[in-house]
Amino acid sequence: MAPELSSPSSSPRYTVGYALLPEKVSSVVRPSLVALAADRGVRLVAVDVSRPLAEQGPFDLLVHKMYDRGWRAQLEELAARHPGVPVVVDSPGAIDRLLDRATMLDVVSGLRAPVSVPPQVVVSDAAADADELLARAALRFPLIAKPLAVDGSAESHDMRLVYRRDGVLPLLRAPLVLQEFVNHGGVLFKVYVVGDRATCVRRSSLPDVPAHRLLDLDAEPSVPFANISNQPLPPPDDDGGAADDDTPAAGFVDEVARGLRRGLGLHLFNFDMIRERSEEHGDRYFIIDINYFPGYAKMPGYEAALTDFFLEMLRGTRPVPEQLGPGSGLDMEARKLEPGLGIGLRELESGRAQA
Ligand SMILES: O=P(O)(O)O[C@H]1[C@H](O)[C@@H](OP(=O)(O)O)[C@H](OP(=O)(O)O)[C@@H](OP(=O)(O)O)[C@H]1O
Ligand SMILES: Nc1ncnc2c1ncn2[C@@H]1O[C@H](COP(=O)(O)OP(=O)(O)O)[C@@H](O)[C@H]1O
Ligand SMILES: [Mg+2]
Ligand SMILES: [Mg+2]
Repeated sequence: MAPELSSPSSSPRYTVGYALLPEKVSSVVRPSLVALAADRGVRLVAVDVSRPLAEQGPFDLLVHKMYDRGWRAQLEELAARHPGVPVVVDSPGAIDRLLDRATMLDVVSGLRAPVSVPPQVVVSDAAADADELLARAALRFPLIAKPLAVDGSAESHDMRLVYRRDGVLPLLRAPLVLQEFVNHGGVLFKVYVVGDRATCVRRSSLPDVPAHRLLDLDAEPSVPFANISNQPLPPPDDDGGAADDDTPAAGFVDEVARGLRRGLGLHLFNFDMIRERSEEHGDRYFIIDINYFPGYAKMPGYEAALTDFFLEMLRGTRPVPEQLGPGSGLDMEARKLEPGLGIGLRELESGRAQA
């Protein structure tokens, strides 16, 4: 039976645990989210990752973004012994693919929607001959050099825009991905996914690189940059003609988001999409980045979206992604959970829950 959640004074019926880094807690678990969730019967409780998970709870649902291997092992061990209780969103095995830029975008080739990934090559170790790899992959300059690992560190966002080969390759620190830069008018479409909702937000990006820049041997052969999408958007006149009403059609965004959700077996992520406009090819969309549990506070209405999602998962009214990712032994079925029946991990450990 569904809980009565309409009254603001009703006490919370469900407990959602969150295991997030402190910066993520302050950016996402804002008073506005805590209040809205409480209003609808959901209590948000921080998981103390320095303590054994089995000593905490009870949680009806657990959301998490931790890079620590020990934490991951705890989740997996628990899930192996007690599948489905509590509901864990999302599976560490499925999240792993997003923590390595070599595998992050593999899912895109399986999408039905007309979207692709810019050509790229992985330089896995410092001894690799990047010159030879570049020649073999036939990549065209400019390129973006991206660190392979996405591990929550500032370094994992240290990028370099590479205009030409001369003198640059020794500057690049492997392991990394070299990806073709695509001119896209300096505007990026960041699509936030929360279960089956997708919200597209326009964000700042790198400006186009004119062809003559590649031939200017007096200019720097490469430039470093980081976190460009957090810069303010250029005024409409300077952004290559893209305007507010020029965002991709909602149907297209939804289709891409749905395909990624199914292919990745994940509920909570965002992706960066850019659009190349050329006379030769018309409009072409590229996905360049997918982030697990991103900065949701930058998405309008995120409080309601997350709360609705929690309730849908708790009530078992939304299915898990149809195709679950490989290596995801922890993919758990959303299932009907009687309110207040959040089974304590400690109880599970001691076997009482089975009684
Ligand atoms: O990958 P990690 O290091 O975990 O960091 C993430 C990603 O960088 C996200 O996107 P991107 O990689 O495209 O910068 C960004 O969110 P947005 O994509 O919402 O900007 C998050 O911002 P905050 O959590 O808000 O700081 C940040 O926590
Ligand atoms: N292939 C590309 N073509 C054009 N711009 C790109 C490309 N890849 C990345 N960028 C730009 O660089 C920024 C950072 O790259 P991204 O792969 O999103 O890394 P991060 O995980 O640090 O956000 C993007 O937001 C975009 O502005
Ligand atoms: Mg990005
Ligand atoms: Mg990223």
